Amino acid sequence: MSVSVLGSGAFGTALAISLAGKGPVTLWARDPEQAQMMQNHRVNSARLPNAPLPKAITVTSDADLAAESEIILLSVPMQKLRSALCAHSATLRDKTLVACCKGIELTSGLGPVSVIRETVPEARAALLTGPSFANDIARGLPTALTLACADDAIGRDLQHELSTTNLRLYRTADTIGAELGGALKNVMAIGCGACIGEGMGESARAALMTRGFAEMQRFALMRGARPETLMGLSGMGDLVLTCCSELSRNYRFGLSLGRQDAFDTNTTVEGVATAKALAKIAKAEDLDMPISTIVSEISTGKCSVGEAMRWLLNRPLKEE
Ligand SMILES: NC(=O)C1=CN([C@@H]2O[C@H](COP(=O)(O)OP(=O)(O)OC[C@H]3O[C@@H](n4cnc5c(N)ncnc54)[C@H](OP(=O)(O)O)[C@@H]3O)[C@@H](O)[C@H]2O)C=CC1
Ligand SMILES: O=C(CO)COP(=O)(O)O
Repeated sequence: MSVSVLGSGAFGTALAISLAGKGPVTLWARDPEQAQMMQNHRVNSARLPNAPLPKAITVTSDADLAAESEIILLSVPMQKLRSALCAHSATLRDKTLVACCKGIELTSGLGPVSVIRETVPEARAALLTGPSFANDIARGLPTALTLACADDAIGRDLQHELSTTNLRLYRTADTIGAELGGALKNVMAIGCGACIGEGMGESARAALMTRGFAEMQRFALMRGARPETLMGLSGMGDLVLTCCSELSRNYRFGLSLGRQDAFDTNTTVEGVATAKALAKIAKAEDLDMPISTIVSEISTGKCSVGEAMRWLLNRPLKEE
């Protein structure tokens, strides 16, 4: 089956490089000038420098050309997914659309699979998520991800089509669990970065990760996820990677908050909007989501990291 990647950021470019080992891939960039530069110079110097584009990749800004493929990977930031889909909904109608973004839409409280279902209901919807840095995938380092699709037959096809020699995909039908694991771990990574940046130490980070995971499970189970999905690559796996590595943008953003350093506002930090969405849902539904709520507060400058940590520690004692 032919594959296109809609969105030429770091992750979309890395996935295109990995898949180019199996056959032709079309990589769509919205900016014609950028597409032309990438096509000519064979590198995405803006988002993924040092990763040469194999010959099998065609970079284009022609959305109709990209939409000729049967499988379309959607690799745009979560808060841009709906507008990107709406802009091309007519050509995407009969396609298999695989969301590669992590987050909860602020305006609707929905994850990426639900946003696909709402905007292009005729398409087949799936999700690719789990622990992976774009640079690792582009370098061909071993990576394992989760492919989530409610339709088992389509999920099996996608698992085979999108696995490569170094990119091993596991399959699940639990799209809710997979999308919420990937969304919430970014929020926890901001919290862990802030904790380390503030100088609170590794023990405090372990506590935040563990209680953060409890919060991820609580929220996901309430939305109908399966517990084992949260224990897998898309949940625990990605939580560990993102909360413990300075390669993560969410973690680095948290570090900058703790250290009171400047941070480049053009960087994609998915956890900020997702924390806001979670805080809103937690308040409306009277759910106990203390870490997500406080991460939303520190991310938007409503309280300092020191105040946030003190608030978390001083809540009433409870059973684990
Ligand atoms: N980077 C990573 O290691 C990983 C990222 N992800 C996920 O992948 C998703 C994308 O992240 P990533 O690639 O890193 O982000 P980047 O910041 O590298 O790139 C974002 C891309 O989205 C494009 N874009 C933004 N808005 C639109 C729009 N409305 N229509 C079309 N394209 C648009 C940008 O185009 P332009 O350049 O023109 O602004 C850019 O190419 C995120 O949800 C992230 O969590 C998942 C796993 C790993
Ligand atoms: O999702 C990722 C790793 O799995 C990438 O994390 P960041 O978006 O924080 O860089």
